[in-house]
Amino acid sequence: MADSSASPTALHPPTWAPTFIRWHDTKVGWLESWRLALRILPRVRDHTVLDYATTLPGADDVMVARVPFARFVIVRSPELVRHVLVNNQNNYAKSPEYDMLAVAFGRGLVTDFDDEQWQRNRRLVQPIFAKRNVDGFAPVMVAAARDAVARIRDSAADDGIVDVGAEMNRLTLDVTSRTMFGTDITGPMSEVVLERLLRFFGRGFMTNLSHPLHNISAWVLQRRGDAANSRVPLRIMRAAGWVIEPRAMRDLRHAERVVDGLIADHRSGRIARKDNLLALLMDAEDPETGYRYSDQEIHDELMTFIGAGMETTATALSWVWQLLAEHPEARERLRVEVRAVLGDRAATAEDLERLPWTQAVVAETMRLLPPVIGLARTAKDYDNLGGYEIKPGTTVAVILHALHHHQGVWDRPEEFDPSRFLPEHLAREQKRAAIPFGAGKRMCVASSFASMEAALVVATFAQQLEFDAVRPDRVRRQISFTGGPDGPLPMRPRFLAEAHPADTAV
Ligand code: HEM
Repeated sequence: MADSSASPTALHPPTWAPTFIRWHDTKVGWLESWRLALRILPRVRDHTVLDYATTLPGADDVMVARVPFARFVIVRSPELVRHVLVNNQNNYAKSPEYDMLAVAFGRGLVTDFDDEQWQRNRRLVQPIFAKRNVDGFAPVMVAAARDAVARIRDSAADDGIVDVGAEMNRLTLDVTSRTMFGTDITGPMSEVVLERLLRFFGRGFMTNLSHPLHNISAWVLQRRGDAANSRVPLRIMRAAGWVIEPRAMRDLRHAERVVDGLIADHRSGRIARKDNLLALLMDAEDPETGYRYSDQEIHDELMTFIGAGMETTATALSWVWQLLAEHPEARERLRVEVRAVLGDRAATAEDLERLPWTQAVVAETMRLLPPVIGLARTAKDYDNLGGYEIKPGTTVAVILHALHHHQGVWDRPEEFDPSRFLPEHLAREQKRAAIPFGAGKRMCVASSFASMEAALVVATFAQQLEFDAVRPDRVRRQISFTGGPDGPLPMRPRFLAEAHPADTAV
């Protein structure tokens, strides 16, 4: 299929033949392109569009897709993804799609478009997530996981079934509130239904309106130094949110008020604790310039941590329990490992290196069903992606899901097999191609925090219970920034003391 004589901008089918998807090297005819494009619609409707994108021809080629208001160059191969995110990362800025998230995150690290300001803020935040600080949060994470098990025991008493997705969201909110604020905000936040906000984000991504909005505002403000980071597009989208999804916006406002109240309490000394991320952010100082965060920036960073950290980790954990229920042999190996290493005592950060299967279960879950399904960048200057010429302003979409299912990297990519991630099995190219936290300079700043949280939660739960599926099929994935269960994930917990009496003495 590869066409070595292809010109740097020539596509198949050629641009004079109207269609929605084209390839650079892979010779796909006009009718075939239409056939493949038309099949996308039902796949969008039943939420399997990611699996479909993975099976489209030309996995190592660029694909060019046209949708209303936008044109995307799509990359799915390890080499091209690495080129965009790492090797030539300075040529790629965050794309306007992130303005949709900025509705909730403000201009925190995830949605910062201004390279210089982002770099300064990253220097402030990075040390907060250093191993020393992260390890210090382990006892709090384990305590939250133990409380969650107790809650599940109580709630399962009624009909024996729990919504694991809702429980994981509640647990990650609990971890967030204890680690970020050193206080329990699950009460004030209990009215916030993240689901609604995510649905609003999902709609925003699908309509692509952030693109023209961002460009118009950047054009209007071009003479101002902060045009890239303007709040105008997100204010317009917030206003639209109040019309389209008022309940989601009310939830967001409520969460913002809780966060602002806590910032004020820390500033005034009403809360004097220093063992939390908020206190660390307040004390953070840029070693190069001595710069310290304003309250607005702390607000944005905290909303970013809540938004970027809670749902992603809850998604990973929800799928862990679903996949383990589908693979009892992997679940049994997990139970044996945690019983042997931990017995009944609480897990610590130091235990993790002796829990390779636990960590492999988390890593394989995030490979098979990555919580963040794709990333987007805008080219600043000309570039060349596998022979295809990229012009400045082009939007490049990196489909993490497709990368994690690439046939050239993974043997049986659709199968759940945690043993791939045992240190003795993992090849270098696989390590580089499994990037649930992204890669390069904009990689997740909290990856070690999130990995530790997920592994400690899995180990703590596996000491005490197992989940069985109650539905024959896996619940479908939602298609938004994250790919968690679309709706409730009902499962039946089985408490191990009753199921395996002999093990309690291990
Ligand atoms: C399993 C859980 C998580 C996953 C899969 C995940 C994934 C990601 C990914 C893929 C990115 C890169 C986005 C891009 O390149 O466009 C990212 C960035 C980020 N994440 Fe996470 N994340 C997780 C947990 C967390 C947590 C717990 C926090 C905070 C407490 C967090 C905070 C951030 C921040 C601040 C960034 C922006 C980094 C920057 O641009 O400098 N994430 N995350």
